[in-house]
Amino acid sequence: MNIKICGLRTKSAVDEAVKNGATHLGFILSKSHRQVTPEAVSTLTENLPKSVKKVGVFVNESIEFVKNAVAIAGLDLVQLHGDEDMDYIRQMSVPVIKAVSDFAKIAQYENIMLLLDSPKGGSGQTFDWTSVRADSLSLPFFVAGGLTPDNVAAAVQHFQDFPHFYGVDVSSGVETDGVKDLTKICTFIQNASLAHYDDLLTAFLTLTQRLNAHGIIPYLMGSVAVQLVAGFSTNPDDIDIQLRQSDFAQFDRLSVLMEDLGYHLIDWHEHKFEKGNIHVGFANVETLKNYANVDFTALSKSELGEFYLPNLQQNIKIYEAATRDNWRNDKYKDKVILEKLKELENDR
Ligand SMILES: O=C(O)c1ccccc1N[C@@H]1O[C@H](COP(=O)(O)O)[C@@H](O)[C@H]1O
Repeated sequence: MNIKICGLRTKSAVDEAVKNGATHLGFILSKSHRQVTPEAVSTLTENLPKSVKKVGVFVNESIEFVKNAVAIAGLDLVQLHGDEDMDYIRQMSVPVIKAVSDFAKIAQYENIMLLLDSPKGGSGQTFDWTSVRADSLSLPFFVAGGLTPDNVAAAVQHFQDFPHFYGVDVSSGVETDGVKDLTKICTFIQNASLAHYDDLLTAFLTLTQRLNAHGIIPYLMGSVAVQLVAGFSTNPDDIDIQLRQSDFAQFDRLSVLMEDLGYHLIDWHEHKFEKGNIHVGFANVETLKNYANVDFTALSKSELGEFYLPNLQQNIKIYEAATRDNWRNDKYKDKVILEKLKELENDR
C-alpha cells in the first residue's frame, strides 16, 4: 500500500513517517504556509531509505524552477497542482504526479500518475468519492483531499477495487493547529495499512478455498503472514504464496484457476498475478531450506483455514535471509519487520 505523507517540514515528522512505513514523503516547494526550500528538503531527507520516494509539490512554477529544485532536493517525483498540461509535463526530468479535481478532464493525461484531490490542495477538504468512476481511470492514482486517520480506512475500502488505485495521500489530516502531529501520522499510516491488510487477507482466504478445492494447500509467507502471526502492522504490498513443487510445477493449471477468480498474469517469470490493487506472487516452498534454513514441513497449519504459515522463529529466519538477499528491493522494510519480530521474541 502506497502511503504519502505530505507537507513535511521537520526531521521529527519525516522520521515518524518513515518509521511507520510511509512510502512517499511530500514537500511543498511553492508558496504555502508549508513551503520549504529545496536545500531544506535535501537536509531533511539525508539517509532516507532508497525505497522511500521524495516528492516535490509545485503550483504553476516555471520549468527551470522545478528542474532546479529537483536537482538540489534530489526529488524522485514532482507533484503538479496547477494548470500544468502535457506539454509542460513532458519537459519534467522525473516522473510526474498530476493533481486533478475536475475528473472530466482526466483523459488528457498519459504516462503519469494522478492524484485525485479536492479543488484546493492542502486545504483538508474532501471530495465526493462516488463522483469518480473506475472505468474513467486508466492511470495509477493516489487519493488525497481531506483524508484523516479516521476516514482513511473507508477511502482504502472504497477505492480498493479500482484497478489503478495506487495509494493515499494526506497533509492537513495529520496536523494539529497547522503543525504535523506525530501521533496522527502514526495512526494514519497504521489505519491505511490495516485496511489494505484486511483486503489482502480476505483475498488470500478466498484463494485458499479455491486452491483447497483443487487439492492444493498453500503456504502464506511474507508480510501478510507476519502480521497474522505477530499482530503488528507490516504495511503489506502483496500476497506471497508458496506451494509444494508438485503444485507449483503445474503453473498452467494455477493460471486458469487464478483467471477464474478474476486475476491476470502480470509477470510470468516472477509468477505474479494482479486483480485491481491486489497482487499475488507464487513460489516453491521447497526452496525455503536453502534460502533460510527453514524446513517447510515444520510450518504449522493456520486456524483460519486450510493453509500453512511460518511461526515467529521461522519468520525471523526468513527475514534474516531476506535482509541478506541482494535481489530483494525493499530491504529497509524487511529490516524493520525483522527488528520488530526480534523484539517480540525477546519479550516472550
Ligand atoms: O499543502 C499545501 O500547502 C499545498 C499547497 C499547494 C498545493 C498542494 C498542497 N497540498 C497538497 O494537497 C494534497 C491534499 O492535502 P490535504 O490532505 O487535503 O490537506 C496533498 O498532496 C498536499 O500535499
